[in-house]
Amino acid sequence: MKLISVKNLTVARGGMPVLEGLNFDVSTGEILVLRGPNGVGKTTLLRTLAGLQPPYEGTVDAAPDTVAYAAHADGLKSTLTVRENLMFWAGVYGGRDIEPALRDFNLDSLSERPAGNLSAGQKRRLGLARLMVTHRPVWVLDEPTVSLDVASVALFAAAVKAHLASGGAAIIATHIQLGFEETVFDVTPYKARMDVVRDDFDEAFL
Ligand SMILES: Nc1ncnc2c1ncn2[C@@H]1O[C@H](COP(=O)(O)OP(=O)(O)OP(=O)(O)O)[C@@H](O)[C@H]1O
Repeated sequence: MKLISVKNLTVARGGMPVLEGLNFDVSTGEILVLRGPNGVGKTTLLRTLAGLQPPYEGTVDAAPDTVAYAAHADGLKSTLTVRENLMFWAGVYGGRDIEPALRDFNLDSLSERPAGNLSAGQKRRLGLARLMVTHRPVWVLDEPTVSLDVASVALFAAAVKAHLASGGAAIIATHIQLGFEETVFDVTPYKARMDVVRDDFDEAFL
């Protein structure tokens, strides 16, 4: 089953198209790994897929509440504990049980620690654990393994595999080899010609 469908998509940063002419679908059980050099536009594409910015041209079709997004900035509430952070997000997304997320990301022993006191890798684990409590089918992940040690990368990979097995999908920008049976999509050929700037662009929107 198709979960997200991209047609003739151009994405822009600061009013400038960065990638153009993108067409792809992501279906149940599928992992799409985005590759391409620094600055080519992977983050911009992921933000557009997550609905955080509008397409410059073309469409992103997905049912409402399809995408859960995890990016560079972990977006954690530093004064809340690990458990409280997950409960907060479970509340926002209508989830209930946070225990599987605590367990699968090895956060049980850290559950009463304020998120602000965690190490970079522990924060990242919490940011990824949050995906599990959203119960959204498509995980859109921007460099999810940054700061993670080898054991934590393995936890992450297991969580993604379980997510796929339960009917989900993932779109991941990463420079590392994750060892999934993924579809690799190098976006480099879709780099936009940088000679078109639309003059009706509302800069404040981004
Ligand atoms: N606020 C901004 N205004 C205009 N251009 C920007 C802005 N922020 C980033 N850019 C440019 O937009 C382009 C796309 O950036 P983006 O972050 O999407 O790339 P990326 O492929 O994710 O890179 P990386 O692999 O380094 O994370 C880059 O050339 C970047 O310099």
